[in-house]
Amino acid sequence: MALRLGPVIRPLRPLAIAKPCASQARWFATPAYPVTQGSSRGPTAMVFLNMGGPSTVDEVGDFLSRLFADGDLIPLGRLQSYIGPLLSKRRTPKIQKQYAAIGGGSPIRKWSELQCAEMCKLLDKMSPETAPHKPYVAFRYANPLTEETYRQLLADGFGNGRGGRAVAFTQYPQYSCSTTGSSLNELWKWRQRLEGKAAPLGDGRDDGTINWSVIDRWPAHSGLVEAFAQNIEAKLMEYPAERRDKVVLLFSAHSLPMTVVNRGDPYPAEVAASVHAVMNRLNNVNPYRLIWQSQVGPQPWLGPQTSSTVENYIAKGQKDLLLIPIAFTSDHIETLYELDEEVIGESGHADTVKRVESLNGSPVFIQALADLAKSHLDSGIACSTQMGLRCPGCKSDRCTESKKFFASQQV
Ligand SMILES: C=CC1=C(C)c2cc3[nH]c(cc4nc(cc5[nH]c(cc1n2)c(C)c5CCC(=O)O)C(CCC(=O)O)=C4C)c(C)c3C=C
Ligand code: FES
Ligand SMILES: [Fe+2]
Repeated sequence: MALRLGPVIRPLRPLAIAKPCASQARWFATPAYPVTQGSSRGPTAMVFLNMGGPSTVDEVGDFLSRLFADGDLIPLGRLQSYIGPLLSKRRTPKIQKQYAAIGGGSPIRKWSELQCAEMCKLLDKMSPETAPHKPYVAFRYANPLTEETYRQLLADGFGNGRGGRAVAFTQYPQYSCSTTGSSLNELWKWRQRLEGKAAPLGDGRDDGTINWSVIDRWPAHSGLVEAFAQNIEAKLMEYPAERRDKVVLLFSAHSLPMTVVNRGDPYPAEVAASVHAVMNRLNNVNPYRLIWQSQVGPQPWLGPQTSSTVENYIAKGQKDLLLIPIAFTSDHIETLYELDEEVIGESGHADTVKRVESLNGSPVFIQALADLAKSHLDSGIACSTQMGLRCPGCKSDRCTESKKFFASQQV
């Protein structure tokens, strides 16, 4: 096979045996890594996928209009382009007030860029053979959008006939088709639009397009579990010693519409896996429940709801309650406004109802991201076994095509 130049000075690797999907046992593994000298397979683009949030109050309208236009999140069928804008416009003033109340915007961009850049610095040391690792963030509904990031990758020398390796690393630890699935469908869409016409070179692989692999879920990764556990332990220390072990731990995750749950979405089970792993790490000392927040609109959503759970426990006399946001890795409107201002602020017991810090810049968490990425880079897999399987109730052509694409990538 002819050698061609990759991004910067990277020669293409020889063809690898396809190992598209690996065991989910990787969720639980944090392997030791050999530190070797020399860089032969880099550069590697590390692309953090997430929904994003408006950085300023003025960006709320655009954020919501993109969100309500997303048929993977809010399926409105052929009426999407009519009803979506109406719903987002109606909701904008209320949500603008909420972002104004948390300081004028979502901190998700700041945290995502920091987490990705710090992870890449660690990876450069842990995995010199795939260095340098270049950090990118691709948001679904806010800047930097997936399109902009894809164009940046091309401008930086990935793809464009030169190949190059990129890892799409979802920042949702638990997989839902409405979150990670939507981000991957969007990434696949821009890959088709911006690179789909790249001329094949005859071997079916080295057509000079970006070679993608995906870290699609990591709900019970030991480093993630450790980062959550340490933050929970720190907050528990704020309760008097004699009450500490009886504080009820309330793991709160963004809810899903029951239509999505009944379609067979993996998210509820994966959130439960995170809770189970964290409770095991904490030796199951405290009583706990998994509860669900942030329902939008009138249709039935998975419960019990976070707000009514807190009210009900307080009414029953249980006032020591510790809320743990378990499905998001940085602060956002649902921690800073919904939990802090509404649930805790309106509970009448802000001294005993508390919230665990989000992972944000936690060094334990950033190390976990690097461990996960290192084990993925070493694994030679394109995505998890789970990602290849569609929901039993899925009727989306986007899911079929994007899953086929990512599962067929050879790394
Ligand atoms: C794992 C987390 C999330 C899941 C699952 C999820 C599903 C989901 N969300 C909506 C509708 C909305 N979500 C909104 C904001 C929002 N959602 C999440 C996370 C998940 N959503 C976050 C972190 C945020 C806030 C972003 C930030 O502040 O940075 C909104 C906009 C706010 C509002 O109008 O209330 C909507 C709408 C649906 C329908 C859904 C499942 C299908
Ligand atoms: S909705 Fe889950 S795979 Fe399509
Ligand atoms: Fe949401």
